[in-house]
Order: sequence, then structure tokens, then C-alpha cells
Amino acid sequence: MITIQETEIKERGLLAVNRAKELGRPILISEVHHIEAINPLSFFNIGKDRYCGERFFWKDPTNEIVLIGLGISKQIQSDQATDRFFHVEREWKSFLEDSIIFNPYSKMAVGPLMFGGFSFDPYKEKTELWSKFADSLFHIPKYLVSILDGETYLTTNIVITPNDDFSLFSKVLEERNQLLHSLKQDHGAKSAVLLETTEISPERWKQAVDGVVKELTNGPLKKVVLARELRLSFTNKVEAEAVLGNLYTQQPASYIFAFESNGDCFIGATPERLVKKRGSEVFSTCLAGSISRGITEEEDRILGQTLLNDQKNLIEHGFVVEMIKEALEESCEEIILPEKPQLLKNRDIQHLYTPVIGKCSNDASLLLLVERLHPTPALGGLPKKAAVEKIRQVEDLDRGFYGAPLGWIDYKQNGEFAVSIRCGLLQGDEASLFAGCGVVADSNSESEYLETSLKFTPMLRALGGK
Ligand SMILES: C=C(O[C@@H]1C=C(C(=O)O)C=C[C@H]1O)C(=O)O
Ligand SMILES: [Mg+2]
Repeated sequence: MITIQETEIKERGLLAVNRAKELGRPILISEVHHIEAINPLSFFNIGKDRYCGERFFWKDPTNEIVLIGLGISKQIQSDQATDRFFHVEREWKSFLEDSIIFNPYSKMAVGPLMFGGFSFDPYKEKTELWSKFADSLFHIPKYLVSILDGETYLTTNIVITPNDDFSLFSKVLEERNQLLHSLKQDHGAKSAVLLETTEISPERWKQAVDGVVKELTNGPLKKVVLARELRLSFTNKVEAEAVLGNLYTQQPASYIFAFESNGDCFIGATPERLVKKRGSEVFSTCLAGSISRGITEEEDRILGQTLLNDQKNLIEHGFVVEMIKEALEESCEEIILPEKPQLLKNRDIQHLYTPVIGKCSNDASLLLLVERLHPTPALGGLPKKAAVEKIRQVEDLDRGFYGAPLGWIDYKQNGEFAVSIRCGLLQGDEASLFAGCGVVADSNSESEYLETSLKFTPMLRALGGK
């Protein structure tokens, strides 16, 4: 059983109440405790009743950082399309102004932190599918568990309004104790049974690929990523806890994420980093070019060698390297980037992979880097603007948060965004899965179709469909 003995919030709460009254606006008070190790999935699961629809989960591929958020102490959301990244950054900084933070630890990802992301293209016409997610949507949780290199920290965030009084703190502390005590009551989750899988207009999708291939041969466009959707229905409600648990064990080498909003849950296991920032250090990833895994070790090795030497895939990959290098050079003093791609192997797919490390200048914020990078030609195309316009025009799918930056930023402005692929949107007893592929002049619509089918596999397995 975990109990938190001393608590700053109670002692210094009065300061926060007075400050909110003085300033006449809400302010944040936040405290961090080091706690005993807990199972990250259990913490997500115990939020099911009280915080359903207000949870998030994040784990990076190396298990360096695991984050679980319960409750919403503040939401930053907007459908503003112009300057959307800077808009969110301004909101985040202004929310933090005058906040009172008790954090004796110097690690990143503890203390106040916002988790969320952006839609792929805010100019694309919206459908009902993504109605629960604004184009920019971030949550600052009430309770955040951060597991960093195996050490566990609990951050409690409280927003005090000028009308609140000291009694608020007793309520929060009681709620927090109840929450920690209920950890032992996690009984796991029930799985819904898959009834039906519908591919959305596969023939129309192949025609769109053929159309784009023709334009790539003749015009200035070099690459366009086209995506499609699978719609699944189940016997009963698909529980995020069950899907998350499956992804967590089935895809250990990926980012595992879940992000709830208004009853829907965006969930997945992506291998792709967009950008991570720690102080002035910047990390990004070029990931494009795909082939399946082999059944035997030998077959797997041969498939990997085939991919490493395949001209079409090398070209597809090269466009991503070219663009990321250029985008980071604008804000980094140094960039380290290997000359040749290597292989990144996940359970179902292997990719061409080029890691990038940079040192950025002081004025480059994480969201500035996101703005420069998104979408890379791994999800958009090259040239960026023309490719996004082409996607907007020929793709039937409402991508929503698929293919877009999803991640977190802490109050010291460190953070990380992944590119949300290999993912799906859970909506009651239904789910939509998304997968795309890089179309280049050499593409063949039938093999691109098969490549997208392969990319549905991780989510299908987690949902009991494989
Ligand atoms: C678009 C997706 O994946 C991207 C496209 C790839 C490709 O076409 O080879 C490979 C990795 C990803 O950058 C997806 O999984 O939906
Ligand atoms: Mg491809």
C-alpha cells in the first residue's frame, strides 16, 4: 500500500489560495513525491471509473520514460489552424505563469506536464469520426505517474480559482489516498470479441494511388503518403485497458500510447519518433521503407537485406532524410546523421531507419521543431506543402490524429513527440484503424495496398483480430 506522509500542498496551500485571489485568476499548485514502484498499467486501469475519458498513457521504446495521467486539471484545446503550434506553446507558458511548484527532483517529465497532440491537417474537412478531438488538444492531468529509469514519481496538480478556499486541499488529498489505495483492486480488463472487419473503399484507394503515381512521374511532386481505414465492430464496448495491455506486451519496441477524450480513445504502438528535446539536445528519426518479418531467422535476414538494397524503398526513405536534415539544420548548430539507413525491426514489420541527433540553438522550442518537421515525408510527402494539399484532395480518410505529433512537454519545456501510426480510435463497440504508405514514382498500387494491410497487423492483433 502506498501512502504519502508529508505533503507540501497542505502546508503551502494558503499561499496558492491567496495568490489566486490577488491575481483574480486561476493558478496552478503542483507537488511531486517519489513513491514505491507501481505497475503502470494498473495505475491507468484504476482510473477507469472515476477518470474514464480523462486518462492518458505513454511509454517510449526504451522504457526510459513511462507516463500515466488521470483526471484533467486543465485542458488546452483549439481548432485554430494558423500558428497552431505557437498558439499551444503560448497557452502552456501562460498557464504556468505564477504557478507554485514543489519539485525536489531535477529529472525531466516530473512536475506539471501536458500530454496531447495535433490533428494531421487542420485544413482538411472534418467528419463525425474525430468529433471528440480538437485540432490541438492537450491535457494537464490531476495526477501524473512518471516512471523514469525504474524510479516512480507522483505529481499532483491542482488549479485554484479565486473562489476556492483551503478545504479544496483536504478533498484532493483524500481523493489521492483513495486512488493509491485502490491500486490493489485492479482486476484487469475484459476483452470484447471482434464481429466484423470492413475495409473502407479499397478499390477507390488503389485508384487514388495510381492517380498519384502518374503525377509523380510527370510533375514536381516526389512523394505522397496515402492512408486508408479499417472499421471494426465488436460484441460489446472495447475497453482501452485491455487493448493497452495487449499492445504493451506485444509491441515492446514501440511507443505505446493511449489518449482519451470525451469517451473515445486514441491508442496505438508506433515505432516512429518525430522529435525529442532534452535541454539543447534534439533527437529525431527518419523512418520509411517497409518489408514484412520472416518466419525463420534466415528468411527474416534475407528480407532485411532485400529492403536495405531495394531502390524504391531507398528512394522513399531518402526523401525523409533529405527533409528532416534540412528542417533541423534551420535550428541546430550540429547534426549527426549516418550516411546509410539501418533496419528497425518490430514484431510484424521491418523498416529503413536513420536516427538523427542535433544540438539546437537556445531559441528553438520543442513546438517550433514540431512545426518545422510535421509532417515529414514519412506521413506527408515531398515537397511538404504540395504533398499535404494532394492528400487533402485525393484521400477519403479523415486522418484526425493519425499520422500527427502526439506526446508531452514538461514545465521546463523538455519533451517528446511521436508520429502516431499503427493506431486506432476506439469508439464504444467500434474501432477505426489507420495505415498509410509512401507513394513514389516507382510505386505499384497492389503492393502498396499489401503494405498498408501489413501495417494494420499490430492493432488487429491487440484487438483480437489476428
Ligand atoms: C504511414 C505509415 O507508416 C510510414 C510509412 C512507411 C512506408 O511507407 O514505408 C514506413 C514507416 C512510416 O513512416 C503507417 O504505418 O501508417
Ligand atoms: Mg513504404
